Amino acid sequence: MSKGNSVKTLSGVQRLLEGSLIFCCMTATYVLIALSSFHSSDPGWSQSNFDGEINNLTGAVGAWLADVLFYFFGYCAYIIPIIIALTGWLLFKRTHKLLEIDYFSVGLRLIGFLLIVFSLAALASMNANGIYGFSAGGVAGDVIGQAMLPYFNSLGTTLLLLCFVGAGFTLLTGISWLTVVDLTGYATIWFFRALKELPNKFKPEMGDTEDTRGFLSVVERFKERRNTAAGEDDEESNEDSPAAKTVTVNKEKPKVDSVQPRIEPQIFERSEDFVQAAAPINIDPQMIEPHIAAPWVNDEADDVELIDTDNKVSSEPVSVSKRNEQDKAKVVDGIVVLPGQELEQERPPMAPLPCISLLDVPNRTTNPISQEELEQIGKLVEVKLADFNITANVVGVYPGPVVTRFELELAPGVKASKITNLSKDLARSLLAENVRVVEVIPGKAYVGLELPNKFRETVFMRDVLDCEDFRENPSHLSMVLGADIGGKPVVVDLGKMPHLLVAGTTGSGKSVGVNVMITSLLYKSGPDDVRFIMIDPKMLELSVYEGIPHLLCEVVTDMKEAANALRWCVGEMERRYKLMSALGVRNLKGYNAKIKQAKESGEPIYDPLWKSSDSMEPEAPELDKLPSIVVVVDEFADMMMIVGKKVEELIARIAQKARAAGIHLILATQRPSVDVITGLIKANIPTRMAFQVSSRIDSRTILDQQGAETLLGMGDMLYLPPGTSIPMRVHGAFIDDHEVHKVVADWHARGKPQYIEEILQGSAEGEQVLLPGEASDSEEEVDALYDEAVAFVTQTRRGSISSVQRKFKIGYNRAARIIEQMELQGVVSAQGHNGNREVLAPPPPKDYV
Ligand SMILES: Nc1ncnc2c1ncn2[C@@H]1O[C@H](COP(=O)(O)OP(=O)(O)OP(=O)(O)O)[C@@H](O)[C@H]1O
Repeated sequence: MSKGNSVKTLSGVQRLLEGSLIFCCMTATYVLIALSSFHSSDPGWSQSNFDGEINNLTGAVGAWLADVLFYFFGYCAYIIPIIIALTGWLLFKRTHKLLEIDYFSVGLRLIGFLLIVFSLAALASMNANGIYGFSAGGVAGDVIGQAMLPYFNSLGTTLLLLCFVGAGFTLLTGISWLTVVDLTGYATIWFFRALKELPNKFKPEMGDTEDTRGFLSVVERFKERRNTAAGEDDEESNEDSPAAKTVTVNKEKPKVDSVQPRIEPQIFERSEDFVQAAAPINIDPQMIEPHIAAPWVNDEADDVELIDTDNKVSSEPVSVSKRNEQDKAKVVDGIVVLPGQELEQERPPMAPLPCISLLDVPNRTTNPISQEELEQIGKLVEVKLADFNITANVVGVYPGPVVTRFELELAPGVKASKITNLSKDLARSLLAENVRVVEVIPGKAYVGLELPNKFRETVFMRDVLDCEDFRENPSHLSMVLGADIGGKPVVVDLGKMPHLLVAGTTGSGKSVGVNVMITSLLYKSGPDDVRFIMIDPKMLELSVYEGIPHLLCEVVTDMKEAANALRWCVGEMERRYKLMSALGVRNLKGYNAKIKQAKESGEPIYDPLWKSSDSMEPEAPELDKLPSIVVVVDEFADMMMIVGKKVEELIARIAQKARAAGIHLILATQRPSVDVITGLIKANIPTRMAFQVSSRIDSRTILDQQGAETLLGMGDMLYLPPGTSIPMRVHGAFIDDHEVHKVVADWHARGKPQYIEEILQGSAEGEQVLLPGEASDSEEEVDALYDEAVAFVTQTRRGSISSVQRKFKIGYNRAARIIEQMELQGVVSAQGHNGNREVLAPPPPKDYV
């Protein structure tokens, strides 16, 4: 037999489980037949008359069993075989759940089940006729009913029992009655619609109408939304791991899951999260490529309206017209559809953010060290310290995934720095790779000694990303870094940093660290909230992100373009500052809140900086939400080498005041030397992240203190939060390249980036975006088009920037510079109070033109 055709055999546990399924199904069938073919003359627990012949199809045992069940539960006995079959199915289906039973949930289900059975039995015994001579509710029902009747009377008892049935149903199934009510509503609406459409069905020319697609599709979509919003019962929806406990996967719809994985917005556990995420979000229309079917397109915009979700959706690229009232676009399930466009096929709504299932389910290994071993090592530490004449007691042991911290109480008069200086000797005598001494543990009078574990656990991205701290964090710029020494996820906010310096030797895990940060942002925010400029001189680390909708420009590999990008950031920062001061707000958050409020009240704010002479637009554009901009530079030492000091100045300039404008820098370098991490840069970037470095000096360059040289590599880092001098040890999360690719591909499917040409252009086109006060390299040089422009202006007698821009098809900045030059040379006057310039020079001689 060929390999491909060989029969796949089951593992031991699988055999057992499949055996249980068969057994349960058979038992359920047996009990059902026994109950259905019950005969009162058969021998049984409650019968004494036996005339010799057994009528029950399942024989004496079946007859006896049916007798017992009817005796105790009456009609409710029929529930028993259903429960047996369901148990078998659950055992079979939830193999991986067996080892991680949630006893609380199981307890609730059991209580729910008993409530239903006993309440139904009591109701039956009060209201129904007997069955085969037994009470309709069996002994159980009789006892409960009789016990309650004297106290609550017939009506009260019935109401109470119905109440128990309702509560039991929710406890057993986890299905809310609100869902049942909603579904009933949907069913009714669908039924009446179908009834209304019935005559059309018989007209041959009417193809499929939306209503004929059936109730199921309505219900499916409803369920999808509901499940996402409510966050299904963990135990029901959890996919595979304890760490993935918060993940919501609708098990009842495996088909939908496998075909459209993005439907599961697993990061959202609370309904508010979903509502926030599902609600279409404002976006700068300038920044969105017209044909993006983007779920974050502003539904509050005056030309977009929401329509019922059970419409068909276009698969064609569509565009949003911003101003034309007649061209009303519609948002269907988060996708923009223009009027007149053919609505062809059903498309599922796309979750606004990637789903966590794109990341690998880690194969976790836990540190197998026991308490006794830890105590032994603690004693060994005391002995080794004594060898160096240091008296210290181990007062606490904290094992973590990568290192174990021993807290030492030093004898009076022993300096902590003495142990720090001995860290290398201690590492050698304890046979450890490295020992880190923590001289100050906030809130404790002890010194910490961090010893690497014999078995190092990997901190996986999926585990740390799926934590409450990250999920619930309201900041669009929150990122997970990894886990602290106790294994708790470390979540930070880039918005508060507001800039980050990352350094470490080659191979220390920097690139993985940067990828983790970028991926966290991709998991937290859409392009309307966060945009990236990525600068990658090495040309390999960040190119993977090419094409995600968050990018403001292509991943920059050319260093000249990189300098232009930074220059653009400074310009953008200035622009944002002006806008914010015009609106009277202090930061980006305030600005966005004001814009949102204005839009909601139907009075959008128009660009206060707009000048008619500067633009080709007939009127001031409406202001839109501004996203935060994150500039990631993977090797900024290269940039410094190639472009020189100017980069340092630009970085310092951005770093100084970009916080309020929402522009943030992540600078990474593998060369932690003072000519790269200069005083100017350090002074402006307070938040640092040091991966393993080779010397104390390097550590001091990054953190202003030693310690990073004692790290263990592979993502082990010291993170110095803003405003503190005590670094925190973090074990960086690990994300594999293929996981990054998956997240990137997921964003590709959501939309394309809308690059802003101006960012990289600058000198490449002979035009440079100048900063206020900055002199151009080629200031003395007259623009190549200057003479032609003068001829044009003097001939047409129109000295506006926009006319020059239009005539020569050049960028605004270049045209503005030409006009300014003309002003200097007296060709045109200075700008008048109405924004116009007068042409002073006479028209050119006829033969010149
Ligand atoms: N958090 C982590 N957990 C486990 N292993 C890691 C982690 N981070 C990095 N590694 C391992 O270390 C290797 C080097 O990481 P990485 O490429 O990020 O280093 P680097 O500092 O960027 O090096 P270079 O500067 O040469 O690019 C990775 O291939 C990976 O195997």
